[in-house]
Amino acid sequence: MSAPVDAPGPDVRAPDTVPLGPPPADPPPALRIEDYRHRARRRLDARVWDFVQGGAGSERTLRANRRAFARVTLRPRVLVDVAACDTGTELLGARLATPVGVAPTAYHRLLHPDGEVATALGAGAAGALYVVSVFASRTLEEIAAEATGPLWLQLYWLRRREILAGLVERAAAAGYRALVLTLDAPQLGRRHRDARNGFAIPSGISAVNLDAALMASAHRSDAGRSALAVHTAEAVDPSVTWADLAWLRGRSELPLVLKGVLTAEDAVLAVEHGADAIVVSNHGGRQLDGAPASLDALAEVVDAVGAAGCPVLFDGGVRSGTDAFAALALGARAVLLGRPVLWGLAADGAAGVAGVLGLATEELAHTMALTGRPALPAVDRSAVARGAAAGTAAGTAPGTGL
Ligand SMILES: Cc1cc2nc3c(=O)[nH]c(=O)nc-3n(C[C@H](O)[C@H](O)[C@H](O)COP(=O)(O)O)c2cc1C
Ligand SMILES: CC(C)CC(=O)C(=O)O
Repeated sequence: MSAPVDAPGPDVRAPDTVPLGPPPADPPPALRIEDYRHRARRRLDARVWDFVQGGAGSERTLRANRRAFARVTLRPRVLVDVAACDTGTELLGARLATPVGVAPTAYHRLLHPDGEVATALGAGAAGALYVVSVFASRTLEEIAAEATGPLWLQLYWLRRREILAGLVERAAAAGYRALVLTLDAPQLGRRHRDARNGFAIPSGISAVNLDAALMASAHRSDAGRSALAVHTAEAVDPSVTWADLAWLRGRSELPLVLKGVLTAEDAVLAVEHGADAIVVSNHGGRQLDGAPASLDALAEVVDAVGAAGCPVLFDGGVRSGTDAFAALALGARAVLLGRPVLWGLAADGAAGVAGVLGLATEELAHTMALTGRPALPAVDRSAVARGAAAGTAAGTAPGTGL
């Protein structure tokens, strides 16, 4: 009979090997963001896991987001004083300890009972920006009351403008410092995992900042369509154009950030229409399958609007501080994490969120030291080269480490 594959092999330690002592306490500290992914997976219902991990269509853009990082190599400089590496930055008037922040993601109570309040506590502990989704499952005011760091509010353009106007007013009153309008979802992406699972938001969890009547459809799945697809079709206005932005601008003094820009043409239009910042994003591969990897669109957008002084943020596929470094080097002023924050939240609530953001920031500082770039302004294009895939680690196989 053959031995099981995981049976211990013969002891091949050299005779002078020093025993390492007992294994570390369980659970061991997370060493990589990936460790939080494993922990989250063990805790979550399979349908929620698919909702979080999934992308649109064949998930080609979802995979491309990761693979783009594998084509970046770092260009280290030596004999630079890196005794202190400063990850601090400033964004739309807010001082941040780290350029790594939290991307807007919906329904955090699917991941942890405290939902977005835990996320806000974790982000604040890490000195990071938190962009709250309009589909948050805790109220804007509850989140703001507990938050210790800057909050921005993400919006979709709702068919019912009076609800949108009310949200804008509430955001300002509760101390949110910017509005982020997501532009890449006039319809929800075709997410086959959710459709196959008949995914619906469980009763007891809802987008509490939206009108209750508007929310009813989020809890009912329909044959062949997830409840979210039906629900967003009901809630989000797909007829909005650039001309409508003036209406939103006229309703708030808060800076307006436009999320979901992937081309130079739209970046220029964004600046012409008064955007205070842009987020280069393909929605984590959840919207247009076939869209470019976010990283591949970044330099084009930065080149189009850099001269206008419009800050460019980035999200999509960032899974380490090294990835964050690559995006910063290609011109991003800040980098947002979507799924990794949800893994941290599911694994360990606020501490998990702080853990994920803290790891990314530590790795970023470490990469800054080893590339000889002790402050963020020195993290520029000279710090990276792009070419064929550098190794295989970042090009994780479909359905695994994405
Ligand atoms: C579960 C989930 C929910 C999301 N919800 C929203 C949302 O409500 N609003 C939004 O603008 N983007 C949303 N996004 C997209 C993220 O803001 C972000 O663009 C994307 O997750 C970044 O990619 P990453 O997950 O690879 O970091 C969501 C993403 C995920 C994974
Ligand atoms: C409720 C959804 C519209 C949230 C979202 O943007 C997403 O799942 O990607």
